[in-house]
Amino acid sequence: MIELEGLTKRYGEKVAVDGLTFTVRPGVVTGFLGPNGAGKSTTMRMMLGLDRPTAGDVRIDGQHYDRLRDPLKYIGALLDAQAVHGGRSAFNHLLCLAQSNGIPKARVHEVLDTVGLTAVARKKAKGFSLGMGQRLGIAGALLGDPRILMFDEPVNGLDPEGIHWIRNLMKSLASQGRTVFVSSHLMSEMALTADHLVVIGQGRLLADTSMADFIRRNSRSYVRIRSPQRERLLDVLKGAGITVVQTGSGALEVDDGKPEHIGELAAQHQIVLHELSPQQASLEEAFMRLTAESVEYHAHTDAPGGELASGPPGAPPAPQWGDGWKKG
Ligand SMILES: Nc1ncnc2c1ncn2[C@@H]1O[C@H](COP(=O)(O)OP(=O)(O)OP(=O)(O)O)[C@@H](O)[C@H]1O
Repeated sequence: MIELEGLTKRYGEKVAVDGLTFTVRPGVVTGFLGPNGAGKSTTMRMMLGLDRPTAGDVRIDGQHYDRLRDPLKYIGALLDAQAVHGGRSAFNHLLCLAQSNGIPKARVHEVLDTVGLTAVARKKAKGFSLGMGQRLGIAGALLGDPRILMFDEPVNGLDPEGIHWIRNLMKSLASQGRTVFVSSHLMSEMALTADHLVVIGQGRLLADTSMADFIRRNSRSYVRIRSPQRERLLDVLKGAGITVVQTGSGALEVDDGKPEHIGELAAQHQIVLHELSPQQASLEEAFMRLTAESVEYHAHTDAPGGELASGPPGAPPAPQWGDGWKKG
């Protein structure tokens, strides 16, 4: 378990982490989300004793990190996969870590096997691809067989097979009762991996809830309907007191509607339907909606990827170019 209590970090005038209080529990994968500059890395660094909090406290299974004897046996972390001495082989890198934490050499072979690096164990790390570096970092995190694991952007640089592998690894570590805390910018990946979410923006806690609850609270659920008899259907739905949103594509949308009810109404009036489908916004849409106000840097909505800045249908309008570059 990781417990944060009023955790705060200031860099001069800048408040990078602002009074964070939450608990990361064992047995589930907890996703850690926030826009760029939200304070995720700073928070993780303070959890590992790499940065000193300005105020507040963080405890690893009840203890401060710097009080842990052989810390790799309590908490394993992948923060920066590049933080490896390039001249060392994967094996020697892990052996050094093991020796300084009282971990037997045999465990080095085990973790190399777990991450699929046995064949290149004697190769120097500087020749590793980004994906191999990530695997080596993950091997280091697993080395002490810790009850708590923390991964900052673990799928960076991994190919689809690697992404699938790390997803299953995190789930299986959580199913063994371990605490798994992971940050990622890939919302689709997070939606498949995390059971619980902690979301921060501008250093402050925005949400600490289950994945399902987060999406339900921060997005719109609706029923999408397509019919070749659109106008008749509109009259029938309006006559039944149902509020209908007409979309540019010709589809109709009913907020919080029940497909059964709409289907029965259409059948009673012998209206043909081509589509009657319940829609739930994605994690990405829910995240964009929740964090729209706390994004530090906004891209032009016409720019590549700018479409991400628009929220789900019915959401408040996303910030536009010219709203200004918000800072701090
Ligand atoms: N050493 C430092 N000195 C001054 N400001 C810093 C320092 N480290 C971080 N910051 C600032 O603190 C804020 C939080 O940064 P941090 O890297 O923790 O965010 P993040 O959520 O991890 O961002 P990203 O998703 O882009 O990695 C940012 O505004 C950053 O510029």
